[in-house]
Amino acid sequence: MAAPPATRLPPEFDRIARHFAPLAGPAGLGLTDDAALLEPPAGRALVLTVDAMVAGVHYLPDDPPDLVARKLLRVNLSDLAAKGAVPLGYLLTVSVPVDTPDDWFARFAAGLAADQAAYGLALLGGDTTGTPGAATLTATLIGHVAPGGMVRRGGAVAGDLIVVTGTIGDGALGLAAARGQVPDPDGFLAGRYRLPTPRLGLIAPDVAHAALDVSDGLVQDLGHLCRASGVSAEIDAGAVPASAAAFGVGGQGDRTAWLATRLTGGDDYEIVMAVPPGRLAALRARAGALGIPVTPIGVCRPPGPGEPPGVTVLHDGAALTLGPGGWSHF
Ligand SMILES: Nc1ncnc2c1ncn2[C@@H]1O[C@H](COP(=O)(O)OP(=O)(O)O)[C@@H](O)[C@H]1O
Ligand SMILES: Cc1ncc(C[n+]2csc(CCOP(=O)(O)OP(=O)(O)O)c2C)c(N)n1
Ligand SMILES: [Mg+2]
Ligand SMILES: [Mg+2]
Ligand SMILES: [Mg+2]
Repeated sequence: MAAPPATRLPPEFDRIARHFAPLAGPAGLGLTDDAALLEPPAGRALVLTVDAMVAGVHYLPDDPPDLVARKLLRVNLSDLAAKGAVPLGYLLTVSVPVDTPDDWFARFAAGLAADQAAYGLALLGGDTTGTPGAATLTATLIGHVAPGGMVRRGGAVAGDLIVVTGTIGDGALGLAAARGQVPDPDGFLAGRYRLPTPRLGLIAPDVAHAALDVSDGLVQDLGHLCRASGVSAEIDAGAVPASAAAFGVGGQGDRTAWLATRLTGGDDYEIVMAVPPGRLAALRARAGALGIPVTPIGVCRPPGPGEPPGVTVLHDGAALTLGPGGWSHF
């Protein structure tokens, strides 16, 4: 990848000018001022989200920098997608070891450029620093919805169907594949770990009472929806969709460990939502038009007497005990 020609600026500002300024939209003012100046779309409410990625924690330190950049945008786009928001722009913080080569910046910026174009995003501004620690990359995304149009984690009611997009477990199995711990002949699983697909355009209040994206693990993230909504959920492990590649690495025989990895491993960036049964056909129609698979996996019910809202996973009719339902940093 050809890096842009050198400037006469000190290296920090040279890198910002050559690699990041070409990505700035009009509101980013060419990355030449202290702040961006953004005119919100008329009559729309802004939706804001931020997620960080740390080398060795969220991605493998030798992952290709263009894919790391695209994953950074996509994990954040996934939060906007789950809220029913349309992406608008983003702020970017890059903190990397001081010996990070210029080529890493060039490849990282190329990844940003690719997904900015794919998802209609513009760079608004950010910050670039050296760090004595692991590379830490943070994007703050700004999206918009009609006023009152953001789908919340709360809002599910008893009787709603629990529905997921796509397939669940590829990201967790893909991390194992990227580490050489499970076979992945065509690289599908590692690809799903390195480059998730944000499910934009599907979620809106007319089809989902509540929704969130699955980053930490399906069971834990569905638990957040349940607590916020004051309902419990019962899901059927066998109904949770698996890709053919996921089936190929343990979907046969005693599937307990395989199910635990898939249902609690995280890195899915799919959406789990509560859908009123009468709106399932409308959801399916919209999903079909977008090419997004949607699968009902369970149902919401009132919490039992004296019981906190929570998630029960059934496997062949019996409750499955899975341990922690997902990732926790601490
Ligand atoms: N350091 C923080 N300061 C302020 N808010 C935070 C911080 N960390 C997390 N949050 C908020 O806590 C909520 C849950 O965060 P998180 O689990 O990271 O959500 P997600 O999985 O969707 O990224 C979000 O509303 C987020 O904005
Ligand atoms: C190298 C590496 N090790 C482990 C994981 C697994 N992992 C790390 S953080 C995480 C959860 C998602 O990250 P988080 O910061 O909690 O994102 P958020 O829920 O805020 O979107 C998972 C599944 C990974 N993605 N990469
Ligand atoms: Mg977060
Ligand atoms: Mg989220
Ligand atoms: Mg998290």
